[in-house]
Amino acid sequence: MTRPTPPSPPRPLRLGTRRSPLAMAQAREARDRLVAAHGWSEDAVEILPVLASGDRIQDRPLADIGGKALWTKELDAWLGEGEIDFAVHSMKDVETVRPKALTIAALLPRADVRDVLIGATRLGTIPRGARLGTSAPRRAAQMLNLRPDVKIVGFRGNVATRLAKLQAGEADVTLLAAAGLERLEQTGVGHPLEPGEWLPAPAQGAIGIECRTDDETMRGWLSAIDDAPTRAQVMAERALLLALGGSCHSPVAVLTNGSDMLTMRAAIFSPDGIFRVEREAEFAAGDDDAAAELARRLLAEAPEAVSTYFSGPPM
Ligand SMILES: NCc1[nH]cc(CCC(=O)O)c1CC(=O)O
Repeated sequence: MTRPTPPSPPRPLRLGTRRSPLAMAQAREARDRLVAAHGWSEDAVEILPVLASGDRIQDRPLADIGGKALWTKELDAWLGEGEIDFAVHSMKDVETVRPKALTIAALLPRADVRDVLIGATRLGTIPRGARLGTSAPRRAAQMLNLRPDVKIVGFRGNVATRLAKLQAGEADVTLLAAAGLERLEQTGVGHPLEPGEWLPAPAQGAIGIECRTDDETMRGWLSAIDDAPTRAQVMAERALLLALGGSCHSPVAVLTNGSDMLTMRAAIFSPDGIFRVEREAEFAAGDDDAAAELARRLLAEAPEAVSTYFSGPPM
């Protein structure tokens, strides 16, 4: 018996995305997975790129210009106004508190979570006093913790821009997410750092898809491409971040493994890397309280030089 092909939606679904090459690659992946899951033709989904504030302002660190909201506010508005039906995001760039009117309806299977070191083969072979190009507080603090001799230089812009800046000698080494490089088909670039020595950012490597909370039809379609282990890990990492009260200035690194039972290892730092507090916890998927408890333990053990960058659990 052959199953009839489900009809495509009555009109093309409009998928909103930022317009950087990485965001566009993520949007195509989301579209491909959605049409494949439902047996639709590719033109059942139309990709609509938006220029996000975060992409317009390139000369200052993200943390100084308004933080992660700069990646989402245009797409949030488009969703709210019905200009698009769903939006795709790097979950790493999505604030921990989202508007109630929006729902993260699908998380695609998490890609390689590791950071890749470019310009040296290992942390230990980075030349003494080398300049690390990064504007991420987590990458800067974690590097200074391991290699206090390294100098940090600000480095913003999309993946290609950062690689070009490195090439031009603005820094000696840089760090990029393996997931992003992979999605841009730059797989030969750099050397991945293992989680045993170097922790990624919360939700690194995960693509999230949001739609309006009251759009039951869209939520139903998107649920077909939701990956349960990724959802368990990413939601736990977001619960940790929420309970830490972290902002874009907060140096926090975390990695969660598992699906039904999760193992979470998290570290918080002082921005100068002098202090590092790291703890691990094991808990069941969906147990946000356990992730919050890990956050409280980290903060309780952190010296002021670390905890001052975190506001703690929301009241
Ligand atoms: N901060 C920008 C950003 N947001 C998501 C990714 C990579 C893809 C991902 O982590 O899912 C990147 C680039 C990078 O950090 O190298």
